[in-house]
Amino acid sequence: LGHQRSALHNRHTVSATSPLRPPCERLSCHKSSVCSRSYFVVVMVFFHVYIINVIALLFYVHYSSGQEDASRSRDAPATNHQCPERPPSKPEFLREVSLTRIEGIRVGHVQRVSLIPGTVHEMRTLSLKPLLFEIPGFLSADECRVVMQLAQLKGLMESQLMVQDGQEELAKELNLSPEEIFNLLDINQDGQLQLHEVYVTVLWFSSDGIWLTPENLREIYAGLKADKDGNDLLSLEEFKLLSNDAFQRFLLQRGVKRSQLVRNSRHTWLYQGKGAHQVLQDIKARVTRLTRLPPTLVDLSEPLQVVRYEEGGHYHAHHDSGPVYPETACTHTRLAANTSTPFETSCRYITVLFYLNSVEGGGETAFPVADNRTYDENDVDLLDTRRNCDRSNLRVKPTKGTAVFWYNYLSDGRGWVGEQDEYALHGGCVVTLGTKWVANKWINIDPDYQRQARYQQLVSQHPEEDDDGLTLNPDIQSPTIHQDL
Ligand SMILES: O=C(O)CCC(=O)C(=O)O
Ligand SMILES: [Fe+2]
Repeated sequence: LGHQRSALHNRHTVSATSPLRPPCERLSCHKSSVCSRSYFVVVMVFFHVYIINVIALLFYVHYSSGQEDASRSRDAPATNHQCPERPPSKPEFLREVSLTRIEGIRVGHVQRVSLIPGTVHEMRTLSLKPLLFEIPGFLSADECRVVMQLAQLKGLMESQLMVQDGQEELAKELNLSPEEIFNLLDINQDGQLQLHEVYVTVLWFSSDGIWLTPENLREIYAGLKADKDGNDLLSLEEFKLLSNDAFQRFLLQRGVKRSQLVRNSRHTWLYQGKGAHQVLQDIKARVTRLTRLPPTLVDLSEPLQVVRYEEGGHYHAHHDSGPVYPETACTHTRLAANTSTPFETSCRYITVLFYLNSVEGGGETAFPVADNRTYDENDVDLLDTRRNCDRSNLRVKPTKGTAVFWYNYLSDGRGWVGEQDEYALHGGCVVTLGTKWVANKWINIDPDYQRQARYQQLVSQHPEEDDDGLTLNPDIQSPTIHQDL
């Protein structure tokens, strides 16, 4: 390299200084070629052609990108507002909708949001898993009062019925031998039934919804004289001594207390569409602003559910919505789906929970595994909100007017509903003093985009049933038109 570099250097030095011709001779030679008129004309022609080419190129680039934009906006119906000359090829509701998801940033982060024109609310991030926010003062004291009074006027019903008649018949119809049942219940296939395996049995044979602690099960074992050797395990021999509906009959005889149900509360539903009380319509509009979702999605969701817990009331930890399996239908789009499937679940993308009063004692909303999957890590039954609320990762104290809201599903990464968020597990801790009033606004969205679109198409063809009309009141299980309250 050193050699090459010095050779170059040498070559340059030689040509610059080499006295090959006298300087004046070289000058006259340049003058005759560069400064001649014809040379000037040629240079100018080239210069102009060059400028014209550049301008033409700029025009070309400008026009071709404009056309590309126009054709792109025709292809993507979500952005085709500027294309009046060509009607959208799909109906309006089928446009690609991208669901807004509010960012949590970090726990404790506060965002200022405008939910009522001219006012500002503070929205605090409570957890990222699930994505959970708290908004103090979401409802005024007057609004809380009106909602509670409307619910009372309409009448509240028991949220969960006691063990039902007919369950006995169900157990009798079971066409399986004790060995077959034992084998099915023996989840870990170790030839014995552990307490939790029997717990599943009890849920099967009684109405689903009785909450049993290990102590309750021991009591049932003792009552039925089932666990002869008293080791908390049922062998096949011990199991065979029990009749199919032994557990259920025992529960019926002994009587199940309300505190032993999955939930112990009363509730009702309040219609929020056109013609509803102004306060209810205002709340719906505010929820739409809060969630930044298309108003149609909020309009077509379940009515407002108002819940009252008496002293001693609770709701064990649960998910408001079900997991996503291809064969599962959402309750709200079930009628519009072309398939019939035995599996049906609530598809509640968002829960907005309003506290209508401040509770004197207990009644917190617990999120047992928020932000930290401690669920499997200890042997405490974190689902049990009567006993283990204090072990939950996060508890929200009920304060009049405050709203909390969270996403029950993750995003699919393409602007639509994805997998169920297992961290969204939550429940109502036992009310130790006074009563507790809450309201739930669930926003129903089918994780299957096409099914949601078909449902919206169906509803838009029946405009008189719009606004909570073709609604999915889980208590009724068939579409009804809410004309009351
Ligand atoms: O009462 C609470 O704090 C929670 C209520 C709840 O989870 C529900 O109604 O689904
Ligand atoms: Fe819930």
